[in-house]
Amino acid sequence: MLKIENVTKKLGTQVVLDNCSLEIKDGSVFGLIGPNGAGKSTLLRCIADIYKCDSGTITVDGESIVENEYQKQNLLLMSDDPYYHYNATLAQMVEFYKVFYPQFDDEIYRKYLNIFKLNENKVMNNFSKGMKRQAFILIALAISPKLLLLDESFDGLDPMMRLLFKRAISECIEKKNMTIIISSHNLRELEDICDSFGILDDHKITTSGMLDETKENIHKIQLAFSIEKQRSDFSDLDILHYSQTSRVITMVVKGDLNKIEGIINAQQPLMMDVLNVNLEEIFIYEMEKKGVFENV
Ligand SMILES: Nc1ncnc2c1ncn2[C@@H]1O[C@H](COP(=O)(O)OP(=O)(O)OP(=O)(O)O)[C@@H](O)[C@H]1O
Repeated sequence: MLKIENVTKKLGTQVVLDNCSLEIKDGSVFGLIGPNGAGKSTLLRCIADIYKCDSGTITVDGESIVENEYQKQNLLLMSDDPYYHYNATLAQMVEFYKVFYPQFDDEIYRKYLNIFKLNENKVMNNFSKGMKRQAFILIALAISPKLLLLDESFDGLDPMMRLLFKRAISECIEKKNMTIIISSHNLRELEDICDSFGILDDHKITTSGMLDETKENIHKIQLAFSIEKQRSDFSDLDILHYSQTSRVITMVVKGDLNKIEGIINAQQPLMMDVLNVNLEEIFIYEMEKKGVFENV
């Protein structure tokens, strides 16, 4: 279990994380989402002990990660722009990583090298941006750390590579019981991989949970009435989004569907349709509820 408790981190004069807390269970694939500049990379760097927290604690299975060699060998952060030596080939970078991660699995490496069709003897600086990402994903898969932190690592991959990557991740989780945190702005892709998610905003995790349970608790409802209604007619509902064109209303509501339907039925709608929401919509509606789009 990864436990982040009341972490505060300042960069320069700016408070990026403020009493931020989060728990992630072993074996989870956790999607870390949030607006640009919210502090996702900062949080991942704090977890990896690259940044020292100003206050608060981060533990894995009850042990602090700060200067903990055992935990660090079982943890890998792949940033969106990982370090590689300018003249190094992929094979040489692999040797570099093997020094820090003796568990590096050559069989996995060879398997995905073949699937990704990368030339390990080519200087990495001559790889395209997407190929560099593939190379680092390949290294991450071969290391298969207990805790893998991917910071926008698959955002630049082509659709075929993303599919392969998703399959590879599922395979590694099954075999190695890894926990993965993926930060990404590609919420549709993330939704296919993650079982849980958290929204980082206002310097902390504002919403988190199991993706399926959250989706079951948020409903997009389309309604038609014989007379025009007001938003205030639905004041008993926890509305994330409300839009109305004459007598037709679309709203996104949080809560138990039976209770919601009971409240709406009391207003005698002519028609009620309940639709599923996806992760992207959950994110947008949560931001909307906070008033992010008020002046747009
Ligand atoms: N080295 C630094 N010094 C000072 N401020 C920084 C530094 N790095 C990041 N910041 C600031 O910290 C905040 C959080 O940045 P961070 O990169 O963690 O956000 P993010 O959520 O990963 O953003 P994005 O989605 O745009 O990649 C931003 O306001 C950024 O300007």
